[in-house]
Amino acid sequence: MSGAQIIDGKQIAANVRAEVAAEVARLQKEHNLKPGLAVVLVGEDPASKVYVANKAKQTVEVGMNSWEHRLPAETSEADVLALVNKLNNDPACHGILVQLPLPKHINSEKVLNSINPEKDVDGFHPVNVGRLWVGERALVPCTPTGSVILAKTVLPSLSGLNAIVIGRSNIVGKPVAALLLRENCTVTIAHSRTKNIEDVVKRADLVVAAVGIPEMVKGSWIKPGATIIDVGINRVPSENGKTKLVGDVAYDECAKVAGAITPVPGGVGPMTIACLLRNAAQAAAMIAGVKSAFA
Ligand SMILES: Nc1nc(=O)c2c([nH]1)NC[C@@H]1CN(c3ccc(C(=O)N[C@@H](CCC(=O)O)C(=O)O)cc3)C=[N+]21
Repeated sequence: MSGAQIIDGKQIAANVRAEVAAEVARLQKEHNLKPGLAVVLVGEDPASKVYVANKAKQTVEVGMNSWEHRLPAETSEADVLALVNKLNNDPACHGILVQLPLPKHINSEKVLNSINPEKDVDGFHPVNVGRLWVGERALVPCTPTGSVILAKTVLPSLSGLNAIVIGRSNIVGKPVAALLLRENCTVTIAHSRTKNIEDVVKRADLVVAAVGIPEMVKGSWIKPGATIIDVGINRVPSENGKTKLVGDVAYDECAKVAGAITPVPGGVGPMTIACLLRNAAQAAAMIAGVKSAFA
């Protein structure tokens, strides 16, 4: 069925977590510094709950402090801002993640922009977005970092490759394009208005799919031997009346044509959490003004 090499995100994420654990131990030993990560969850979004489930456990496993702030869906914007402000001023907390999406009555832009950029482990604050694009030291969004690490496990050099990013979100599409440009790819960003998208995808050596449309990318769109990184995590009905997770890529048909492909689940998802821990360790070192193993 599958000609492509399957990129094992679970294994590679475990390797990244081992690197983070080693870095946390080093920061402790050399600088008496214990990184701490706070997650703020407002309300009960199902996608966010999937994500939060393993996170606290993995944070503690790599040796960091972990705090979870679960607030009811009715919490006012002012109360969320007050919590972020408290965490900004807490010297034990080096990373702050406010789970998205936030309830509709809360202005997420306002909340994200209130996070101290030095503690912005999601890399969503405009200061970090700007630092990424100009090539300054930054906290870089987790899913994009994880996607590029996965691509580099099968393509040690991305230099000169035609890369297509499908999707232009601030969370994945735009930052992954910035990272691929930094790797010297020729980057195309495709989206819902792109004409003849299959022809554009067909030219790509590296396809990063981050549109949020289940199985949108077809096997006939793929250049033989291309590398596919599937960022999509879509819950769809399955045969037995339950639901299953699928990516933005029609996996079976694309795997016949591609050189390498990430599965869903078990691909980019686990890397997102691993890179979050990596960012928290980096943030702690940066705030303390000491050398970091990561950036
Ligand atoms: N501020 C913020 N930052 C985020 O990074 C963020 C967020 N809000 N809100 C929710 C989304 C979703 N997200 C996931 C991360 C990992 C998996 C993951 O590990 N998935 C596994 C398991 C999936 C399963 O079995 O259900 C996999 O793909 O193999 C899923 C979803 C991060 N998000």
